[in-house]
Amino acid sequence: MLSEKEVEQITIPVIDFSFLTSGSPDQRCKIIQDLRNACRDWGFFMFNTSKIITLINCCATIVGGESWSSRDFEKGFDRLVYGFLQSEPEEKLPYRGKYELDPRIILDHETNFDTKVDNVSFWRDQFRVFVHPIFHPPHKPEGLSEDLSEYSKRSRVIMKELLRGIMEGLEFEEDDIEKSLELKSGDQIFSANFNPPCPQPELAIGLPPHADHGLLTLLIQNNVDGLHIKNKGKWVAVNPIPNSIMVNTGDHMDTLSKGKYKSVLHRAVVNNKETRISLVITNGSTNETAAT
Ligand SMILES: O=C(O)CCC(=O)C(=O)O
Ligand SMILES: [Fe+2]
Repeated sequence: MLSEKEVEQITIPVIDFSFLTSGSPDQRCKIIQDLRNACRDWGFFMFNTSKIITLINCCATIVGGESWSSRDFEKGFDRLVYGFLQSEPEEKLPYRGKYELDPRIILDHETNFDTKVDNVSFWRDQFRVFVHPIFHPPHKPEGLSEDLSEYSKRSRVIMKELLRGIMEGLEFEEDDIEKSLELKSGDQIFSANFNPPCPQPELAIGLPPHADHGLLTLLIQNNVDGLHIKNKGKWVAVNPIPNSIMVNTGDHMDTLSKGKYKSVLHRAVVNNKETRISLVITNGSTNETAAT
Protein backbone atom coordinates (compact mmCIF):
# COMPACT_ATOMS: atom_id res chain seq x y z
CA MET A 1 0.00 0.00 0.00
CA LEU A 2 2.87 2.35 0.79
CA SER A 3 5.42 1.18 -1.75
CA GLU A 4 7.35 3.58 -3.97
CA LYS A 5 6.04 1.95 -7.15
CA GLU A 6 2.47 2.91 -6.56
CA VAL A 7 2.94 6.65 -6.44
CA GLU A 8 3.95 8.95 -9.24
CA GLN A 9 7.54 10.28 -9.09
CA ILE A 10 7.75 14.05 -9.38
CA THR A 11 10.43 16.70 -9.35
CA ILE A 12 9.59 19.58 -7.06
CA PRO A 13 10.36 23.16 -8.14
CA VAL A 14 13.98 24.21 -8.07
CA ILE A 15 15.02 27.60 -6.69
CA ASP A 16 18.35 29.29 -7.30
CA PHE A 17 19.38 30.44 -3.82
CA SER A 18 22.28 32.55 -5.12
CA PHE A 19 19.84 34.85 -6.94
CA LEU A 20 18.22 35.66 -3.60
CA THR A 21 21.45 36.87 -2.09
CA SER A 22 23.44 38.20 -5.04
CA GLY A 23 21.23 38.29 -8.13
CA SER A 24 20.44 41.31 -10.32
CA PRO A 25 17.06 43.00 -9.60
CA ASP A 26 15.53 41.07 -12.53
CA GLN A 27 16.91 37.76 -11.31
CA ARG A 28 15.64 38.47 -7.81
CA CYS A 29 12.18 39.28 -9.17
CA LYS A 30 12.14 35.99 -11.04
CA ILE A 31 13.16 34.03 -7.93
CA ILE A 32 10.52 35.75 -5.79
CA GLN A 33 7.97 34.72 -8.40
CA ASP A 34 9.33 31.13 -8.42
CA LEU A 35 9.16 31.00 -4.61
CA ARG A 36 5.59 32.28 -4.68
CA ASN A 37 4.53 29.61 -7.18
CA ALA A 38 6.39 26.83 -5.36
CA CYS A 39 4.90 27.71 -1.95
CA ARG A 40 1.40 28.07 -3.40
CA ASP A 41 1.36 25.02 -5.67
CA TRP A 42 3.57 22.56 -3.78
CA GLY A 43 4.63 23.76 -0.33
CA PHE A 44 7.93 22.09 -1.25
CA PHE A 45 10.95 23.16 -3.27
CA MET A 46 14.69 22.52 -3.42
CA PHE A 47 17.82 24.54 -4.07
CA ASN A 48 19.58 23.98 -7.33
CA THR A 49 22.92 23.33 -5.78
CA SER A 50 24.30 19.85 -5.99
CA LYS A 51 26.72 20.88 -3.28
CA ILE A 52 25.13 21.58 0.07
CA ILE A 53 28.52 22.61 1.30
CA THR A 54 28.57 25.64 -1.02
CA LEU A 55 25.35 26.88 0.47
CA ILE A 56 26.40 26.17 4.04
CA ASN A 57 29.68 28.01 3.49
CA CYS A 58 27.96 30.92 1.85
CA CYS A 59 26.07 31.21 5.16
CA ALA A 60 29.32 30.91 7.11
CA THR A 61 30.60 33.98 5.27
CA ILE A 62 27.51 35.86 6.39
CA VAL A 63 27.71 34.77 10.06
CA GLY A 64 31.50 35.00 10.13
CA GLY A 65 32.10 31.28 10.72
CA GLU A 66 34.84 29.17 9.23
CA SER A 67 34.42 27.40 5.93
CA TRP A 68 33.91 23.65 6.10
CA SER A 69 35.37 21.29 3.57
CA SER A 70 33.09 18.58 2.20
CA ARG A 71 34.96 16.16 4.43
CA ASP A 72 34.34 18.30 7.57
CA PHE A 73 30.70 18.41 6.64
CA GLU A 74 30.44 14.65 6.19
CA LYS A 75 32.36 14.03 9.42
CA GLY A 76 30.03 16.41 11.22
CA PHE A 77 27.00 14.60 9.96
CA ASP A 78 28.46 11.17 10.69
CA ARG A 79 28.78 12.39 14.27
CA LEU A 80 25.26 13.76 14.22
CA VAL A 81 23.74 10.72 12.75
CA TYR A 82 25.66 7.71 13.99
CA GLY A 83 27.73 8.86 16.91
CA PHE A 84 24.98 9.72 19.30
CA LEU A 85 22.63 6.90 18.46
CA GLN A 86 25.41 4.38 18.82
CA SER A 87 26.54 5.51 22.25
CA GLU A 88 25.73 3.34 25.25
CA PRO A 89 22.09 3.41 26.48
CA GLU A 90 23.12 4.79 29.88
CA GLU A 91 25.00 7.64 28.17
CA LYS A 92 21.86 8.55 26.25
CA LEU A 93 19.51 8.30 29.19
CA PRO A 94 20.01 11.83 30.57
CA TYR A 95 18.99 13.21 27.18
CA ARG A 96 15.80 11.29 26.81
CA GLY A 97 12.81 13.63 26.74
CA LYS A 98 9.73 12.75 28.72
CA TYR A 99 6.98 14.20 26.56
CA GLU A 100 6.29 15.26 22.95
CA LEU A 101 7.89 18.73 22.95
CA ASP A 102 10.29 18.24 25.83
CA PRO A 103 13.31 20.45 24.96
CA ARG A 104 15.64 17.61 25.87
CA ILE A 105 16.71 15.17 23.22
CA ILE A 106 14.04 12.73 22.30
CA LEU A 107 14.96 9.28 21.10
CA ASP A 108 12.59 6.82 19.62
CA HIS A 109 13.56 3.35 18.51
CA GLU A 110 11.49 1.47 16.01
CA THR A 111 8.40 2.55 17.81
CA ASN A 112 5.10 1.14 16.70
CA PHE A 113 1.92 3.05 16.47
CA ASP A 114 -1.10 1.25 17.76
CA THR A 115 -1.32 -1.15 14.83
CA LYS A 116 -4.95 -1.89 15.63
CA VAL A 117 -5.77 1.73 14.95
CA ASP A 118 -3.26 2.68 12.27
CA ASN A 119 -2.82 -0.68 10.58
CA VAL A 120 0.82 0.19 10.01
CA SER A 121 4.12 -0.11 11.92
CA PHE A 122 6.42 2.76 12.55
CA TRP A 123 9.91 1.79 11.37
CA ARG A 124 12.56 4.23 12.48
CA ASP A 125 15.04 5.50 14.97
CA GLN A 126 14.93 9.17 15.65
CA PHE A 127 17.17 11.64 17.37
CA ARG A 128 15.51 14.96 18.01
CA VAL A 129 16.73 17.95 19.94
CA PHE A 130 15.81 21.60 20.39
CA VAL A 131 18.75 23.57 19.03
CA HIS A 132 17.57 27.16 19.42
CA PRO A 133 16.98 29.25 21.54
CA ILE A 134 17.20 26.51 24.18
CA PHE A 135 19.92 23.98 23.52
CA HIS A 136 20.65 20.94 25.67
CA PRO A 137 23.60 19.59 23.77
CA PRO A 138 24.74 16.03 24.11
CA HIS A 139 28.33 16.03 25.39
CA LYS A 140 29.28 12.95 23.41
CA PRO A 141 30.45 12.15 20.86
CA GLU A 142 32.97 14.94 21.00
CA GLY A 143 32.24 17.76 18.58
CA LEU A 144 28.57 16.90 18.12
CA SER A 145 27.20 19.84 20.06
CA GLU A 146 29.50 22.27 18.18
CA ASP A 147 28.35 20.81 14.84
CA LEU A 148 24.71 21.10 15.81
CA SER A 149 25.06 24.62 17.05
CA GLU A 150 26.98 25.71 13.93
CA TYR A 151 24.49 24.05 11.61
CA SER A 152 21.63 25.69 13.47
CA LYS A 153 23.30 29.11 13.09
CA ARG A 154 23.96 28.63 9.38
CA SER A 155 20.51 27.31 8.67
CA ARG A 156 18.99 30.39 10.34
CA VAL A 157 20.80 32.46 7.72
CA ILE A 158 19.28 30.38 4.91
CA MET A 159 15.90 30.76 6.60
CA LYS A 160 16.19 34.50 6.89
CA GLU A 161 17.02 34.97 3.21
CA LEU A 162 14.23 32.64 2.19
CA LEU A 163 11.67 34.28 4.43
CA ARG A 164 12.54 37.73 3.15
CA GLY A 165 11.98 36.46 -0.41
CA ILE A 166 8.72 34.73 0.52
CA MET A 167 7.37 37.78 2.34
CA GLU A 168 8.30 40.05 -0.56
CA GLY A 169 6.26 37.68 -2.72
CA LEU A 170 3.35 38.05 -0.29
CA GLU A 171 3.70 41.83 -0.67
CA PHE A 172 4.42 42.49 3.00
CA GLU A 173 5.55 46.02 3.89
CA GLU A 174 9.29 46.40 4.43
CA ASP A 175 8.79 47.25 8.16
CA ASP A 176 6.75 44.10 8.72
CA ILE A 177 9.37 42.04 6.93
CA GLU A 178 12.10 43.41 9.19
CA LYS A 179 10.03 42.74 12.30
CA SER A 180 9.16 39.21 11.21
CA LEU A 181 12.74 38.38 10.35
CA GLU A 182 13.78 38.81 13.98
CA LEU A 183 14.35 35.08 14.22
CA LYS A 184 16.43 35.13 17.38
CA SER A 185 13.63 33.82 19.57
CA GLY A 186 12.09 31.54 16.94
CA ASP A 187 12.58 27.96 17.98
CA GLN A 188 14.49 25.42 15.95
CA ILE A 189 14.23 21.67 16.34
CA PHE A 190 16.71 19.33 14.73
CA SER A 191 15.85 15.71 13.93
CA ALA A 192 17.81 12.86 12.42
CA ASN A 193 15.51 10.15 11.12
CA PHE A 194 16.84 6.68 10.34
CA ASN A 195 14.79 4.15 8.48
CA PRO A 196 16.74 0.89 8.38
CA PRO A 197 15.88 -1.72 5.73
CA CYS A 198 12.52 -3.19 6.57
CA PRO A 199 11.69 -6.81 5.67
CA GLN A 200 8.09 -5.92 4.87
CA PRO A 201 8.10 -2.30 3.79
CA GLU A 202 4.50 -2.44 2.61
CA LEU A 203 3.43 -2.97 6.24
CA ALA A 204 5.50 -0.18 7.75
CA ILE A 205 6.14 3.53 7.49
CA GLY A 206 9.20 5.64 8.35
CA LEU A 207 7.24 8.70 9.32
CA PRO A 208 3.46 8.90 9.17
CA PRO A 209 1.60 11.65 7.30
CA HIS A 210 2.05 14.93 9.14
CA ALA A 211 2.55 18.65 8.59
CA ASP A 212 5.48 20.47 10.23
CA HIS A 213 4.82 22.95 12.90
CA GLY A 214 7.10 25.90 12.08
CA LEU A 215 7.49 28.41 9.26
CA LEU A 216 9.87 26.46 7.05
CA THR A 217 11.66 23.13 7.36
CA LEU A 218 15.03 22.38 5.77
CA LEU A 219 15.52 18.74 4.86
CA ILE A 220 18.60 16.87 3.70
CA GLN A 221 18.45 13.18 2.85
CA ASN A 222 21.02 10.56 1.91
CA ASN A 223 20.60 9.30 -1.62
CA VAL A 224 17.79 6.92 -0.71
CA ASP A 225 14.38 8.18 -1.71
CA GLY A 226 11.25 7.78 0.37
CA LEU A 227 9.71 11.20 0.88
CA HIS A 228 6.11 11.54 -0.30
CA ILE A 229 4.08 14.72 -0.31
CA LYS A 230 0.37 15.28 -0.71
CA ASN A 231 -0.29 17.38 -3.79
CA LYS A 232 -3.72 18.19 -5.22
CA GLY A 233 -5.25 15.43 -3.10
CA LYS A 234 -2.84 12.62 -4.02
CA TRP A 235 0.44 11.29 -2.70
CA VAL A 236 3.47 11.81 -4.96
CA ALA A 237 7.07 10.65 -4.45
CA VAL A 238 9.73 13.35 -4.41
CA ASN A 239 12.74 12.84 -6.61
CA PRO A 240 15.38 15.25 -5.26
CA ILE A 241 18.61 16.36 -6.91
CA PRO A 242 21.32 14.34 -5.09
CA ASN A 243 22.82 16.27 -2.16
CA SER A 244 20.34 19.09 -2.35
CA ILE A 245 18.48 20.82 0.45
CA MET A 246 14.70 20.61 0.32
CA VAL A 247 12.43 23.14 1.96
CA ASN A 248 8.79 22.87 2.97
CA THR A 249 6.19 25.18 4.43
CA GLY A 250 4.77 24.51 7.90
CA ASP A 251 1.83 25.54 10.09
CA HIS A 252 3.25 28.98 10.99
CA MET A 253 3.69 29.78 7.30
CA ASP A 254 0.06 28.86 6.70
CA THR A 255 -0.87 31.44 9.35
CA LEU A 256 1.62 34.07 8.20
CA SER A 257 0.40 33.85 4.61
CA LYS A 258 -3.25 33.83 5.70
CA GLY A 259 -3.76 30.39 4.22
CA LYS A 260 -2.18 31.13 0.81
CA TYR A 261 0.71 28.75 1.51
CA LYS A 262 -0.65 25.62 3.09
CA SER A 263 1.22 23.56 5.63
CA VAL A 264 1.92 20.60 3.39
CA LEU A 265 1.27 16.99 4.40
CA HIS A 266 4.18 14.63 3.89
CA ARG A 267 5.38 11.18 4.99
CA ALA A 268 8.45 8.95 4.63
CA VAL A 269 8.17 5.39 3.34
CA VAL A 270 10.68 2.59 3.95
CA ASN A 271 12.29 0.00 1.70
CA ASN A 272 13.84 -3.45 2.19
CA LYS A 273 17.32 -2.67 0.79
CA GLU A 274 18.96 0.42 2.18
CA THR A 275 18.88 2.63 5.24
CA ARG A 276 17.29 5.96 4.57
CA ILE A 277 18.50 8.93 6.61
CA SER A 278 17.00 12.38 6.71
CA LEU A 279 18.28 15.38 8.63
CA VAL A 280 15.65 17.94 9.33
CA ILE A 281 15.63 21.35 10.91
CA THR A 282 12.27 22.95 11.60
CA ASN A 283 12.26 26.69 12.07
CA GLY A 284 9.47 28.19 14.11
CA SER A 285 8.34 31.78 14.17
CA THR A 286 8.92 34.46 16.75
CA ASN A 287 5.86 35.66 18.65
CA GLU A 288 5.87 38.78 16.46
CA THR A 289 5.81 36.74 13.26
CA ALA A 290 3.04 34.51 14.51
CA ALA A 291 0.98 37.55 15.42
CA THR A 292 1.39 39.25 12.03
O1 LIG B 1 12.34 11.66 6.33
C1 LIG B 1 11.82 12.53 5.64
O2 LIG B 1 12.08 12.73 4.46
C2 LIG B 1 10.78 13.42 6.25
C3 LIG B 1 11.17 13.92 7.61
C4 LIG B 1 10.12 14.80 8.18
O3 LIG B 1 9.13 15.09 7.56
C5 LIG B 1 10.25 15.35 9.54
O4 LIG B 1 11.21 14.98 10.27
O5 LIG B 1 9.39 16.19 9.91
FE1 LIG C 1 8.04 16.68 8.43
